[in-house]
Amino acid sequence: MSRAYAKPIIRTSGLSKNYGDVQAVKKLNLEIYPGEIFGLLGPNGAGKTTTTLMLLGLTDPTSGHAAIDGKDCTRNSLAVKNEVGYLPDKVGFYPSVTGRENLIFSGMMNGLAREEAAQRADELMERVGIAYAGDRKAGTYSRGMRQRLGIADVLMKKPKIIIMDEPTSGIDPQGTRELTKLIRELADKDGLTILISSHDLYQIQAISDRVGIFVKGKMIACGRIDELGAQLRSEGLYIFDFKVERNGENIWTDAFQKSIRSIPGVKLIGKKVDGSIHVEANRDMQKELVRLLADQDYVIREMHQSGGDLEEIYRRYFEQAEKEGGENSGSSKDGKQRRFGRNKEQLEKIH
Ligand SMILES: Nc1ncnc2c1ncn2[C@@H]1O[C@H](COP(=O)(O)OP(=O)(O)OP(=O)(O)O)[C@@H](O)[C@H]1O
Repeated sequence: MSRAYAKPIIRTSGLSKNYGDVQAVKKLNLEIYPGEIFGLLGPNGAGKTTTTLMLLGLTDPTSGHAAIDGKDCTRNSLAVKNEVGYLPDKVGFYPSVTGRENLIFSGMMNGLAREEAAQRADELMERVGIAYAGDRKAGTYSRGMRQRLGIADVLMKKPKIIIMDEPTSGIDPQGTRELTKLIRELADKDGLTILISSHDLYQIQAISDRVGIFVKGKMIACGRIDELGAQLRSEGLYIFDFKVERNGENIWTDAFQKSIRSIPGVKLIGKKVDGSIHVEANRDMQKELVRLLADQDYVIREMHQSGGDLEEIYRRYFEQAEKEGGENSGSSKDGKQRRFGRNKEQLEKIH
């Protein structure tokens, strides 16, 4: 269903939770639509779990409201629990009982008769791709298989929404791809709405239709990844990474840096560990950059413009929020900006 016509299936307004002096969630306004995969992205302690607990009716908000399918998560928590399945980071099963028996037991706990539960268990093991291991003890399952069994378990009660905590962490790349595909299908084919909570940019980027970026209890950005990227660019984020050469000489000189910084709009220049140059600007100055390099007889080996991938978005928004948040920011002692991402992205020098 197109979002334009659908009503949000998850809606929060001014949702807040304090634990003593700690504001774990601050005035969260969120709308998630049927069939969407929404990623709650944030570092440890950002408030993702607290948000999830409030949606599941497991903890009461200090103020504000959360509703699922029109039902208030606090006042009508029983009805909400019937519609929402929760897949925790570590799914608990009876290890000495087969995967199939675990599911049957779960179905019976949810009010199904044994035969009905057994039939559904078989269908779901097939659906999630572990029918071949149905008669093996759950304790012998790999993490990827346990996650699949966990999804089958959640599906036993025919939920409309599944909330998942770090569903692919600790799973190898091939297993992650397969699990991602399964989760995608649950949204696309079965129309389930899926909320994924994670601090892993790559997991969220690979799977989500939209993301909400959480920092210190606040959702500081929300939207499709490409929308967030476009928003950042419209606010002035243009990133150029390039490699240059000139007669084999050391190019990373003061004169070189000064000439790049002379281009209007350049805010930062750095050299990455792989020797490439990283320039951030608040406007598109690629043509001037290329001209300047060519005028000075540099040979450009490669150049690409970025600024729209989730890592950059996350880092940017996170830095912005930290600047606005003042003290307790994650900035390092020397005042340089904290950087997310992998080693290859680390800058050797930042100016
Ligand atoms: N029961 C509690 N009592 C006191 N403080 C809590 C409690 N639960 C969470 N907090 C605090 O609330 C804030 C948000 O925590 P929360 O667990 O929601 O974050 P998170 O984004 O889920 O982090 P993680 O990825 O580490 O699970 C943190 O500062 C945390 O210490």
